[in-house]
Amino acid sequence: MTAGGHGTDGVERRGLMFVLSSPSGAGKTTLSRLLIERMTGLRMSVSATTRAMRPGEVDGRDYLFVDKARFDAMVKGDELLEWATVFDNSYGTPRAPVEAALSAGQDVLFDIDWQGTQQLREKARADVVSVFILPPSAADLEKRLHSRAQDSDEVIRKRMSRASHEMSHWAEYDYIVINHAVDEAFAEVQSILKAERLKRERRTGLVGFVRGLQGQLQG
Ligand SMILES: Nc1ncnc2c1ncn2[C@@H]1O[C@H](COP(=O)(O)OP(=O)(O)OP(=O)(O)O)[C@@H](O)[C@H]1O
Ligand SMILES: Nc1nc2c(ncn2[C@@H]2O[C@H](COP(=O)(O)O)[C@@H](O)[C@H]2O)c(=O)[nH]1
Repeated sequence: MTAGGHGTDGVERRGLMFVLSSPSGAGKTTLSRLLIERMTGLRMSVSATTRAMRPGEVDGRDYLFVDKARFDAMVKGDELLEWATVFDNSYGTPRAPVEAALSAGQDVLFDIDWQGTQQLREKARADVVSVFILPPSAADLEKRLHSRAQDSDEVIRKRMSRASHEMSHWAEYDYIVINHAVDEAFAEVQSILKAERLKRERRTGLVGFVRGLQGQLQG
């Protein structure tokens, strides 16, 4: 699925799919925004969803807000790379923008749940790097959901009651980050991405690069 782009050192490599998952409110959106702001060569995958827009959200930036009929048509038309039902709403990743970004040599960032991550892994295991974000405590998680001030008490109760189940999938992920302070959690997630970009297996240009160096040495 992935085509070559150039790393910051000029050596060609395959793009990667960088996935953040967590129980609702642990900080995926916060960390994703920082990654997009501060890391070059990284594009956010904008999901389609049937859930209602929150105050401050923008259609096409935060999500593609669609009705159930449109979502079902996207599933039927194979327009989604993965999709799942989360908290009674449908969410899915539009395939075309992801494939276009990877083909242009960009990495793609996903804020999706464990079901979507499993589907991506089944499709492209070698190109998926997954990070599970944990809150420092249940009390912090609840406080964060309230402090976001965008969901009703009932919605927050539902999300808290699902948190334990969401978290039960932590061991399926490549990395675990505990989000105590945003700056520290961001630095950890950023380090993971930087290291994964340097992995030998995805650096398709290394053979040619090393041959070139050897040629210079022999030359
Ligand atoms: N380390 C932190 N300390 C304190 N507050 C935080 C921290 N990280 C995130 N928050 C706050 O917690 C709230 C929830 O964070 P965020 O929206 O990023 O979570 P999320 O995992 O994306 O949730 P969802 O799955 O529901 O989209 C936000 O108000 C955010 O500002
Ligand atoms: N499998 C997928 N899960 C997704 C996708 N987009 C978002 N999500 C997850 O849904 C919950 C709730 O998100 P919210 O914005 O309503 O708080 C959260 O865990 C997201 O990660 C998707 O395309 N596929």
